[in-house]
Amino acid sequence: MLIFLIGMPGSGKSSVGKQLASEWQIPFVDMDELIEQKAQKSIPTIFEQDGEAHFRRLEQAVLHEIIAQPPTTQVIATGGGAPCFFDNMDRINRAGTSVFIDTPLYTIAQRMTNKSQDRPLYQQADYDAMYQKLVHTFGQRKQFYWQANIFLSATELSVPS
Ligand SMILES: Nc1ncnc2c1ncn2[C@@H]1O[C@H](COP(=O)(O)OP(=O)(O)O)[C@@H](O)[C@H]1O
Ligand SMILES: O=C(O)C1=C[C@@H](OP(=O)(O)O)[C@@H](O)[C@H](O)C1
Ligand SMILES: [Mg+2]
Repeated sequence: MLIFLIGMPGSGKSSVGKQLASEWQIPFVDMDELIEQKAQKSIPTIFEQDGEAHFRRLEQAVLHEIIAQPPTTQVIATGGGAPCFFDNMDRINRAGTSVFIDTPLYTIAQRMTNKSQDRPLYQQADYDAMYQKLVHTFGQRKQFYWQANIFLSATELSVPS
């Protein structure tokens, strides 16, 4: 069983995924980490040197590799944009169970303001600019996120710091 966590950047996919996998004692993979291993570069460097289109192709390739593995149970933290390009969301839903981590945008904006250096698409000057950017991005992406099998409200969810 493949459990794909999807949702906005900063919603908690990586942190929640790690914790769930450790509680359930099943493997955890973070697609962004696999992309960095494949490219031998950090995500910001991929964006800077190769551009977003190249990053999206690497992301798609990593997703295909995860799905092509022999049957296994694991938690997969996707990147925020992963379900929103190519036919990725259809493939995710055919291969496993998708869980949308539903975190309010104002919470994400608080988390990401001044701490977005590892997310090249979200380099905003202040809270207001970050919030506006997130609203705009969510407007484009919600059609994909809302195809999730399960919606997990993260408002009351805590993760170890
Ligand atoms: N439920 C939570 N409560 C408080 N902070 C959280 C929670 N989930 C994530 N965070 C924090 O928010 C930031 C982004 O989380 P992360 O797991 O990297 O999100 P994503 O993988 O969705 O981009 C991290 O600093 C993380 O510690
Ligand atoms: O929203 C996006 O397009 C992205 C989100 C990031 O992952 P997180 O959602 O884990 O931050 C990472 O894949 C990349 O910076 C692009
Ligand atoms: Mg992440």
